[in-house]
Amino acid sequence: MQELVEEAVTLDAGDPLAGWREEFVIADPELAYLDGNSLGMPTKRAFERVEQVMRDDWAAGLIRSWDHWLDWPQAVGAELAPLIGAEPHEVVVHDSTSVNLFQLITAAVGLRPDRRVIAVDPADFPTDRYIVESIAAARDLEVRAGFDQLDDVAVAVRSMVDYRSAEIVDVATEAARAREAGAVVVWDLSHAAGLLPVRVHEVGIDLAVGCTYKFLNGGPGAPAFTFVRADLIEQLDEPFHGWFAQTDQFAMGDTFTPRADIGRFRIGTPSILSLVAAQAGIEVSAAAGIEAIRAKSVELGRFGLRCCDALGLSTSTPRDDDRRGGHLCVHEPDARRIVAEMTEHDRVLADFREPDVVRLGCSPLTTRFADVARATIAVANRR
Ligand SMILES: Cc1ncc(COP(=O)(O)O)c(C=O)c1O
Ligand SMILES: Nc1c(O)cccc1C(=O)C[C@H](N)C(=O)O
Repeated sequence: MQELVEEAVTLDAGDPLAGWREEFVIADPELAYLDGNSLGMPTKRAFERVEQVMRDDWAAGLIRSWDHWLDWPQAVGAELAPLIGAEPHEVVVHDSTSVNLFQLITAAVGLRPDRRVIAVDPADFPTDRYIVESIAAARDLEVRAGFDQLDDVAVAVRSMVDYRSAEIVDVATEAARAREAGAVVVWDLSHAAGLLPVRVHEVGIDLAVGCTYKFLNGGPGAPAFTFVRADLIEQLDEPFHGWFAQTDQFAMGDTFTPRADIGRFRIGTPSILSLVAAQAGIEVSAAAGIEAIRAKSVELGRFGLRCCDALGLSTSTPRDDDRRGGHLCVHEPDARRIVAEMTEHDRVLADFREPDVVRLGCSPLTTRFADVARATIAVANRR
């Protein structure tokens, strides 16, 4: 165990991203926080920016501030876009992942009116599955478990990174296979955005949603994002028809005429303060550089797996760097108790995930190699 701690010290000393912890408000520097893949840490910029917007815009500007607030969801989307390889006019930050999934899946179903099947992984994150089921029930469509057969599928809903095992789907291969079969894919990038360069255009992602409160450190309930490939924007009829999607919104016209740009996926009044905090997180990730973030993520994963091996912990997280996302999935029959005890006694915060998973999330801008060593040692000690 001592060797792992020493190796972690060496790795932290040589970590080119170590200085980015300075950008965050870290209330307890001794805490090993392995939950940044669920809720990222707060940026100092978010504190400053939210206060500034409250003082200068809300308090001083009052209603006049809507003049410049109105377009912020697109402006923040444009800042997020390079982090996933999109063009600035293809991303908008709004609403929540669940709402955006509902919106985009429903719109995608409209692209394939002759098909009656939506495919989803039965092990995908619950909200994705539930939303698919609700859309299918409302439209009398069939839900298919998994993606083996796609020839009659209208829409496939897929997470790029598995929330339990951290496995990364071979997106390029899968997107090409779906396209060949005539199926539209809606990707959930929640566990990928801000962690790895998704490169939407290179890998053939047409439609995607994702959250900003995980690796993008946007804050609890921070608005999510929608990505739509530019040429598809006008082809999609999104189901809400809220007034923020309306062309010439303040004309208060009788009929809904959706905007022709990415703003068409907006719905109602945006949560400006949450958006500002999200923007701060996105800015920090963009400044650190997504390639550098990914490089550290790979190193954290390699080190975490070495720790697991040395400590005899069993993990289903892929060993191939290209197939591994940002967390380590350790299987322990008593995982729930172990996570609770680590929280209580070890100053280690991790996640329990059903049925037997201790999930150690490594967030490259804030997680230290020492945190990974401490967390894995704590799991081993509490078995
Ligand atoms: C893959 C995935 N999709 C969606 C969500 C959450 O959706 P929402 O932000 O709407 O709660 C999460 C995590 O909470 C997730 O891991
Ligand atoms: N979004 C969350 C929430 O509102 C409460 C608790 C946890 C979350 C999460 O983000 C969970 C996370 N998506 C997961 O992969 O488990």
